[in-house]
Amino acid sequence: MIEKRDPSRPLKIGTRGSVLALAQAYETRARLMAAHGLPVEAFEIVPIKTTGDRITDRPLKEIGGKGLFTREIEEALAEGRIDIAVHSMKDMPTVQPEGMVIDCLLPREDVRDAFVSPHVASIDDLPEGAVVGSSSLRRRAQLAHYRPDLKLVEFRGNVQTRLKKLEDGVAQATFLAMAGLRRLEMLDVARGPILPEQMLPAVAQGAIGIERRTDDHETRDLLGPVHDVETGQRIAAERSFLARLDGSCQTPIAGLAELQPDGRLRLRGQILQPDGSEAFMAERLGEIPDGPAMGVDLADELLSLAGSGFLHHLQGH
Ligand SMILES: NCc1[nH]cc(CCC(=O)O)c1CC(=O)O
Repeated sequence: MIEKRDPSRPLKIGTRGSVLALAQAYETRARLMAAHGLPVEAFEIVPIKTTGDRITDRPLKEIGGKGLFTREIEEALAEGRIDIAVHSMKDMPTVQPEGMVIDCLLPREDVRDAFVSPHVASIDDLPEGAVVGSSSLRRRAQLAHYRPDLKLVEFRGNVQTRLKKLEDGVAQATFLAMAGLRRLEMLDVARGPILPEQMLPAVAQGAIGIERRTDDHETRDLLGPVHDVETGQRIAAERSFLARLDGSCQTPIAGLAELQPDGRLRLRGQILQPDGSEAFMAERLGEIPDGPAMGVDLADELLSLAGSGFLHHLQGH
């Protein structure tokens, strides 16, 4: 049995300070309140600025390093200034620091990317040579592969900043995660979702993970009831795939695991050259407990399809 938390010692929820990150922290709080019948006073939301938030004028791949959006938050967790950290799993390195674990995943949102443009309804409607803004290495590579005629420009900043850039005519279109737009209640800016067949999403897109200190068993028990088992199974397969490729935000990689109606797990993966000149896609079908092994297997298949030159390119970053 879980004791009711003492509201004078609220559970401290660490998060980035962006509007989207805060929405994710509120969702986490609401689920914990509902699961345990706790009042809002039992929680304190602690916004933390990360390196990735501070540097907004350079492409992420130039700043480099893993955990750009997580380091400061994990430090706060290690030092006990917060009890849990709420993360977009898409932004998380595949390995957590010593003493930290993410074993709680909220039910996954829409995994798809959205096409966003004030001018046209879809990628296919973009005129020849149109300018598209995106800082996502994956989206840039996928788009360049599909439409080599388009011109890509960097597009950093939060959702509001990017929409302003579209208004200002910096680019004619961009992409945003459907999950983020839903959580911000801004779905109306999307022209529509892009099917995974056309643009396979990032590994773990749409999933929120909650990190805690491994030895904090009180918090583990508090999080238990809000963990979504199916999301956990899907994310385990996708992140195993990513880990095998030694993926970072500098490597164009896409991956998506889905439960089939027959209860089996379907895992699709893609690797691309950053300039879109080459793209390799494959998939695996298997039983749920085999998800992580399927991830490894799929990564190896893609690497052998791509050949040794490609592998060298990936590792050379
Ligand atoms: N890299 C930034 C980031 N991390 C998570 C999301 C969206 C929400 C999600 O995928 O869970 C976004 C913005 C975007 O891709 O549009």
